[in-house]
Amino acid sequence: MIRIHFIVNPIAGHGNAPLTKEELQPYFITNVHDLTVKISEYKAHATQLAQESIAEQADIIVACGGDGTINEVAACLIGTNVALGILPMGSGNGLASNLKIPKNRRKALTIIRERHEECMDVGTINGRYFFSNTGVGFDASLIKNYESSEKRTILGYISACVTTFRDIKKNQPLSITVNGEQPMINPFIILISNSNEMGYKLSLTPKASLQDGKLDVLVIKKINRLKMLWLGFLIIIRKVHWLKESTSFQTTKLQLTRNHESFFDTQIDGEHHELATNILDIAILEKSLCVLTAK
Ligand SMILES: Nc1ncnc2c1ncn2[C@@H]1O[C@H](COP(=O)(O)OP(=O)(O)OP(=O)(O)O)[C@@H](O)[C@H]1O
Repeated sequence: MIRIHFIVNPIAGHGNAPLTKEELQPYFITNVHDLTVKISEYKAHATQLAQESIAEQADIIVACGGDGTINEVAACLIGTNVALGILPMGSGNGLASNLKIPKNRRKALTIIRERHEECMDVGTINGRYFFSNTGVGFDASLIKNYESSEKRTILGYISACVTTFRDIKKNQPLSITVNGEQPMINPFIILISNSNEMGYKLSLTPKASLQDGKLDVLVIKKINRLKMLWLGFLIIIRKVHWLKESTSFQTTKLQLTRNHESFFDTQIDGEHHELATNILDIAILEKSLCVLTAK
């Protein structure tokens, strides 16, 4: 029997897609697939459930949610021989989209049933894993505001954007060194991406690949609000490199140092984390997660 454990985040996306074993069973073969469904009850619970599933000898663990749920589940699978399945049920679904895993439930479950594995790169930031992207600056503040809003939708993002723009001047000054080079004062964004999509089909690093053994870094220096609007437009048309204050490069490791404070507000796969340190060490682990994808 192939043991498949589904870990469901009931609040992902619009929070209206609970999943039961009865709903899943018709997509699988009774004598071949042994299904278990577990529901995440609070933030980070999916990690605990995934660890229990590994101990229960699951062959496949399926993260049912968005990038946050994938992060909580996939972080447990590195270094094991358990494959990650993804059932996209989040709001943005950036990683699923990059992996070409459709939102259509039947198609996504077919990928899990067919069990075709590929290995993808995984990013690390001070010992934590990220699968899509991590960053500091505007995107971290935006995620912080998004998490405190009630709406996990594109409208929620827009409203968080407005708040973040409004509060930009209130933020504490940030002086950051990238790889020990010239300090940058209040950079707008430093985004470190493994994936070519952030969700909602938007991308700041369209050339990033999950299998090239490299991280794609986008650094945008301090810009005025008019330029921010221009940047918003460039993001939509996927031409961020047209902004002259932006620099992109690929690397296998990166160090960010904060010069005057001992914490970093970061976003890791779309979730806000305040890290109590003034040094962020970011690196890539080549092809260290096996994920089920379409053939
Ligand atoms: N029962 C729960 N109640 C509240 N929060 C939960 C629960 N289960 C999981 N979470 C948290 O929900 C957060 C959001 O999950 P996730 O990222 O999967 O959805 P999303 O934000 O809608 O999708 P995406 O990241 O693709 O936009 C995660 O931080 C996760 O820890």
